[in-house]
Amino acid sequence: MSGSVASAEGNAAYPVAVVGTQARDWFVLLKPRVISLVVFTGAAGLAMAPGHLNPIIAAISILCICMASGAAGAINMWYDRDIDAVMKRTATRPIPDGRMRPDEVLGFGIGLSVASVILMWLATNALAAGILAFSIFFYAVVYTMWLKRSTPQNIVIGGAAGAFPPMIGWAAATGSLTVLPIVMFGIIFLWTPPHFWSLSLYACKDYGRAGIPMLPVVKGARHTRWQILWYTIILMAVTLVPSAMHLAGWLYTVTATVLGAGFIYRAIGVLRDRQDAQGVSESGDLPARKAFRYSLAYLFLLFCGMLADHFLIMH
Ligand code: HEM
Ligand SMILES: CC(C)=CCC/C(C)=C/CC/C(C)=C/COP(=O)(O)OP(=O)(O)O
Repeated sequence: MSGSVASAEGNAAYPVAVVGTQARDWFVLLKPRVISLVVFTGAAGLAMAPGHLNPIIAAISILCICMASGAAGAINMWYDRDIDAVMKRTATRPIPDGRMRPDEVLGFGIGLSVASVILMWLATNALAAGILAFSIFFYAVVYTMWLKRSTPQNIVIGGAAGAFPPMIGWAAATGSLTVLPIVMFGIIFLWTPPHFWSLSLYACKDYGRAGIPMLPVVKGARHTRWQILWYTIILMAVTLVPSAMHLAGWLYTVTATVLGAGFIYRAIGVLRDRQDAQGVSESGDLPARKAFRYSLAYLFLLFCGMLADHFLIMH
């Protein structure tokens, strides 16, 4: 099943024998830098769950989240090979660059997905394995094959896939879910739009070329900038829910407040950017680029604050 925006076969004549496939290419398929943060949030859910968890089971659970998100990334690269070939940012990925065959990437993605879910089930429980399987399905099928090419709300809904890991970690440790892992899900879910739309503002031409209906392509930069600000404000409010419910202490509250204020400051910087008139530039240290970088530090530090608060203040 391949997308209709552009034909992979039309973009790259894959060599009959793809030579030079190296270990690095298999690794690249996993989108390692993105999944490092995904896995960190999963590990945070696991660490904050109540009760004592066997360290070997904990390590296997984290490995499973790692395998599953990498597998979903590989399936995404298989399906998106046509549009990846058109976009500057992704044109050198293993398939569009002709270093790997689509079928071997698909096989790798499916094999790794199945292995991660079975291993999670054997090592922990059906709930954790079930949410893990659903996350792979959501990212690889719902987001990649359906929403990404059909609606500018693609990442708002599709972002749920990347928000599940804290729930998976929690479920792996306890076999059940409570309010806190669901709030952690909500935080990542609301963080995804400002995270991605900041990037999409300066990668807008790439998405336009590939025919992907990302928000700035369809609704323009101005609308996207306002959406970034609104989501960031709602995100900050939701990050304070654990404090309001006495599920977190002062250290987390201070961290969430300071980081949230910083994110809103960055979002206002994006809104005040006057580049709209000339179109969105792909170079330079734009406010949108700063906001994207901030979003990464924000989520990492917020979860660090949550962990520190849990172990130093609440325990
Ligand atoms: C639908 C949801 C999401 C979309 C569409 C999205 C999109 C992107 C894109 C296009 C990039 C640039 C990657 C590159 O330069 O090749 C990126 C970078 C990144 N994303 Fe996201 N993202 C999403 C969700 C997430 C989630 C849930 C996390 C982690 C919790 C995350 C973590 C990261 C990290 C760490 C990077 C930086 C990677 C690097 O330095 O190369 N993203 N994201
Ligand atoms: C536990 C589990 C299965 C989690 C999977 C969730 C996951 C890997 C989320 C990250 C989302 C992500 C990399 C989006 C990239 O969008 P894109 O694919 O449109 O970006 P691209 O243009 O760089 O390919």
